[in-house]
Amino acid sequence: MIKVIVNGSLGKMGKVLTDLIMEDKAFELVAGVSKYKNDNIDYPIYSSILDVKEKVDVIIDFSNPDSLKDLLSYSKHTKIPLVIATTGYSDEELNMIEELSKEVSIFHSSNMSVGVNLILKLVEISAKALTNFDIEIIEKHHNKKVDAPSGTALMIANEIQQVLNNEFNYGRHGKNEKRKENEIGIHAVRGGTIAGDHSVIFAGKDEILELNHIALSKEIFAQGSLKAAKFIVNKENGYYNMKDVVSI
Ligand SMILES: NC(=O)C1=CN([C@@H]2O[C@H](COP(=O)(O)OP(=O)(O)OC[C@H]3O[C@@H](n4cnc5c(N)ncnc54)[C@H](OP(=O)(O)O)[C@@H]3O)[C@@H](O)[C@H]2O)C=CC1
Ligand SMILES: O=C(O)C1=N[C@H](C(=O)O)C[C@H](O)C1
Repeated sequence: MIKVIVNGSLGKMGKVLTDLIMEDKAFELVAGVSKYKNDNIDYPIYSSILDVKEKVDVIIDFSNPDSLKDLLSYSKHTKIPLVIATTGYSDEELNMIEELSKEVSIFHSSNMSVGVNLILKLVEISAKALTNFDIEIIEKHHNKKVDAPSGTALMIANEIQQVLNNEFNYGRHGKNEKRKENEIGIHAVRGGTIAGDHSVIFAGKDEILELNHIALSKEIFAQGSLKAAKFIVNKENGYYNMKDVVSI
């Protein structure tokens, strides 16, 4: 049985994930971490991961970049593998995560679904094949999401940038100029309960290719994080992502 700490366990994703863990015989929920203590929870809950004393095999994080320092410090000292699903990190924070993966095994993905990770492959193929096409990314999420653009939109943009070396253009408000040839437009929409919707548009002369992934529940992300936890639990130190798990 894999013993887990969920960082951010009382958040929207944390609640979905802890429910799944409690139903799954392969996992044991040993502790949760949330900024504010809640006494109506039937597992131990802490306001900082640094206070967790229980022995565990893996940490799964769906929280906020604010908790990164404690999370990395705990993982560094205990050497416990870490699955990071949180988005909205600065470049400096992303470097801190990669740096720690020299000492601990870290699985980091801004999207734990299988489908989005197939889209990453498809955008790479499309970007190579569709020369001189304009590329725009549109992401749509629920009205409670705090970071924009989504981590997934950035992950897709970075994948394309590795092929074409484009510049990113976040929205077009206040820019009274034509679109540049070598840019990727990135646009964020927020509303209702949209679990996650990512479109990548390749617009050429008289033809358009559109790749679209729609998440219909938060559960797919939680299931993906459990798959990642199983994958990473006995791995050597290193920086892993969904490409290491999904065979494409
Ligand atoms: N990679 C993926 O596949 C997915 C990633 N995500 C990402 O996961 C993250 C969480 O999403 P969601 O659950 O919707 O967000 P919520 O805001 O609902 O939950 C965030 C949780 O993090 C906790 N938290 C905030 N600051 C700290 C801190 N300093 N220390 C410990 N816990 C803290 C909050 O605690 P409190 O409630 O006490 O404030 C809360 O429990 C987001 O970054 C989101 O983009 C979401 C879905 C899929
Ligand atoms: O906050 C969310 O909900 C989601 N966040 C991730 C992101 O920023 O890409 C993944 C998913 O789309 C849901």
